[in-house]
Amino acid sequence: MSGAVAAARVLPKAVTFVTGNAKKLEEVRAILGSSIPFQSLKLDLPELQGEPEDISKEKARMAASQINGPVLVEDTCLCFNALKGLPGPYIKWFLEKIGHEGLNNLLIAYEDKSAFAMCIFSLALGPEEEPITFVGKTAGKIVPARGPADFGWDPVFQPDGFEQTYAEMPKSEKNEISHRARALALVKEHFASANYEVQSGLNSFSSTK
Ligand SMILES: O=c1[nH]c(=O)c2ncn([C@@H]3O[C@H](COP(=O)(O)OP(=O)(O)OP(=O)(O)O)[C@@H](O)[C@H]3O)c2[nH]1
Ligand SMILES: [Mg+2]
Repeated sequence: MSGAVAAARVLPKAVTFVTGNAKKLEEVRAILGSSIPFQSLKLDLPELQGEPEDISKEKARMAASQINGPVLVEDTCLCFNALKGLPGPYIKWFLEKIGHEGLNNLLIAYEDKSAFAMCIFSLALGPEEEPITFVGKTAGKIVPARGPADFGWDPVFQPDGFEQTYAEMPKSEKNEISHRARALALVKEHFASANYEVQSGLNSFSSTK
């Protein structure tokens, strides 16, 4: 079968990136550029509990059934190694309740300040389809807040090999090395090899190379 081209998988509409977080959307737009045509929808999906990959997949199932079409979602974790991966997927609530200083204080009793940021994207081609996941991680450490506080925990996360926190870095630099960029590199690879085609309309595209 060498040289045979797989039949196109026809999607009823373009993939919708669903998130309630404008900053995530901004980064996804900047990282993807025009590599994957997508539309976006602001929707606050429930915050689930469990293992990060299961949370992301369930989020995709819920989003796909709400919009009845193909969706891309992501769930982000900030994992402290001394705390065996916590706060992990619960970082949103920890940040909201205890702030940057509180996040540092969680590690006061430990010498190990290492952490990793993780983004898990899930692509569900429809409500009945098993989501596919793409995981990106960036290792670093938790430090007292430095830099602009316009996005979550960026000021307290300093990636390994850099002297600046995510917040202090130019956006373009964060978007080259971030957990989100690494996960999206896998999403891009998937779209480049999958043979997706959008049925009709303004969002027509073919994902083949
Ligand atoms: O400093 C940051 N740099 C990042 O790169 C980043 N990515 C996400 N976050 C924050 O971490 C929590 C994840 O929770 P989360 O994945 O459920 O996101 P969310 O609820 O805001 O949006 P969504 O679930 O609708 O997509 C939320 O507090 C986000 O604001 C980040 N903070
Ligand atoms: Mg959320």
